[in-house]
Amino acid sequence: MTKKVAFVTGSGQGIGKSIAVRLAKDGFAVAIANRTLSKGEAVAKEINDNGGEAIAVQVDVSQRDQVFNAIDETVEKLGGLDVVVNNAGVGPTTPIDTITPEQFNTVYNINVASVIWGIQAARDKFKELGHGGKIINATSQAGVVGNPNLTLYSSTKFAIRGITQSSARDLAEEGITVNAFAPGIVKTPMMMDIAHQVAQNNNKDDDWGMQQFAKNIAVKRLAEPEEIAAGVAFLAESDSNYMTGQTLILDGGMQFH
Ligand SMILES: NC(=O)c1ccc[n+]([C@@H]2O[C@H](COP(=O)([O-])OP(=O)(O)OC[C@H]3O[C@@H](n4cnc5c(N)ncnc54)[C@H](O)[C@@H]3O)[C@@H](O)[C@H]2O)c1
Repeated sequence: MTKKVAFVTGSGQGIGKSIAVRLAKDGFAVAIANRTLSKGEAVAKEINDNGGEAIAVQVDVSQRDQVFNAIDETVEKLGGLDVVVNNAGVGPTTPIDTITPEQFNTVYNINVASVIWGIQAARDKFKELGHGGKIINATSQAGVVGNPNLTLYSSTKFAIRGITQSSARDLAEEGITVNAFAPGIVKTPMMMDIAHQVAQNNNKDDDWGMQQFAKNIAVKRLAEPEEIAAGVAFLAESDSNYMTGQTLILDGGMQFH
């Protein structure tokens, strides 16, 4: 039997890497789609060395043509496409008075436009292959409730929930589900950077910065990337077939809806 194929953006490190490793363990062949090819190659090697199947694909997700090319390359090399995880993103700390038009364009292109390109490319490819599929987008707890100092980031992640809901309606008849996952505070390089910057803005140390995020978590600890990957694995499997347009919140109980 041929393996199902998953394409995961931003999987050279952090949450994306954990998603790729988990999906490979679950039996998917995985495309590690990252901007820095060497990082993607390292993750692909780790998966292949452990008995899984993975390739590295270079992509800047903010560039529409690169996203389409990366999906084409994935299907050529892995023989199919079943799941697309639009995970790549950036999380700059942006006190409201500091945001510039240039920064706005950069962050919106990486966090928002990329997801639209990923959905378009996935939809075209599923159609060409003659079957439906699953599209999974990264939002954040900061895309459900506005977070201080994160106007730009929070607003991009709110947009992801809108895109997820609209495209779920548009694509349901084609057998495509579109869902989002909203991590809370996860131990990744991105989160360490945010905590560091929030601490610096307040003349405090990094521990204080991290505590600002940890203190409101019901389970009183930060998430491991593998705990987010477990939720994404559910969204990638047939067990979630009756779920579309939703945001799966994986935040240890920071907020309840
Ligand atoms: N870490 C957290 O606590 C947290 C919380 C909520 C949501 N998220 C979201 O989860 C996703 C992954 O976050 P993370 O913490 O693992 O981040 P990270 O910074 O550790 O990793 C992000 C990855 O995306 C890649 N990337 C960035 N820009 C890219 C581009 N233009 N093209 C291709 N790849 C690009 C980077 O190379 C990196 O491998 C992001 O969308 C983030 O917003 C993270």
